[in-house]
Order: sequence, then structure tokens, then C-alpha cells
Amino acid sequence: MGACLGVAVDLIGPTGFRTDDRALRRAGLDYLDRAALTLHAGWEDFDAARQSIGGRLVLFTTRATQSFLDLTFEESDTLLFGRESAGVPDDIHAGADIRTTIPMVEGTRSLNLAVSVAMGVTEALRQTGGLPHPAS
Ligand SMILES: C[S@@+](CC[C@H](N)C(=O)[O-])C[C@H]1O[C@@H](n2cnc3c(N)ncnc32)[C@H](O)[C@@H]1O
Repeated sequence: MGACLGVAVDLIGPTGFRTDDRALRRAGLDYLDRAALTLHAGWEDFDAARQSIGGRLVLFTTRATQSFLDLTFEESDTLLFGRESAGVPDDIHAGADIRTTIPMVEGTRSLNLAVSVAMGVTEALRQTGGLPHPAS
């Protein structure tokens, strides 16, 4: 997705999947060389890197009330998504600059990670003019 939409991806460890070269290459197929992928050992590493770049940290969470469609995204935003099993820890949830949600039908718990990333990234790129243009 990162390669296809032209979006940098940061993976924050510890991950629940293997990030050694062979496993990543198999999952990333031939797009991996085109993806701007950074692996961080843990939250502290990621946070230090992000703070040096600046911009807002926008957390996608089921525990927010503001719809992502009502949010004005900025080009410098970093979108943060939680792990498939448990989302993000409470302190990271509380520390995000913005918490936003993808509205769902009452009684449903959450979308899966890949789907929520696709929806959030698409809307952020649409608003900031960053979506790739269709080939003419
Ligand atoms: C499978 S969900 C995590 C489920 C976990 N039990 C929870 O309640 O946080 C994985 C990630 O997808 C994102 N996500 C899933 N559904 C969402 C929604 N409706 N709105 C915003 N983010 C969502 C969040 O970043 C979440 O941490």
C-alpha cells in the first residue's frame, strides 16, 4: 500500500510478525524496493524520529468521537494505527495530538488494520492533494 500510494511506512516494534529480510521480501513482493519503509525497535525510537520531523500525530482509534471525515488533514501529519490485537497502549492513546475514528455501525467492534489504514490514508491524501493521478 505504501509503495502504491507513495506513502512512507514506519513499523514500530515489537511486531507480531517477522521483519527479517526474507519474510518482508516475501510479503512485500516486488514492491518492497519502492516502499519507503523504516523499522523502529520500539516506541521511543519512532517518537524521537518523528519529533525531529515535526507535524501532528493523528491516531486512528475506535475510542474517539471525531470522525476522520470531519478532520482537516495536513501534509505533515503522521497517521498512527494500533496493533491488530489490542490497538495502542493507553499512554500512547493519550499522548496523540489528535484522535479520530472511522464511524461504524452500532454493535460492531473494529475494522481490521489494513482496511482502516487504507481508508485513513486515502482520505488524508485526498484532502492534501497527495493521491497519485490515474494514468492517462
Ligand atoms: C483491529 S484494530 C484493533 C482492535 C482493538 N481491539 C482495539 O479496540 O483497539 C487495529 C487498528 O485499526 C484501527 N482501527 C480499526 N477500526 C477503526 C475505526 N473504526 N476507527 C479508527 N481506527 C480503527 C486502529 O488504529 C486499531 O488500533
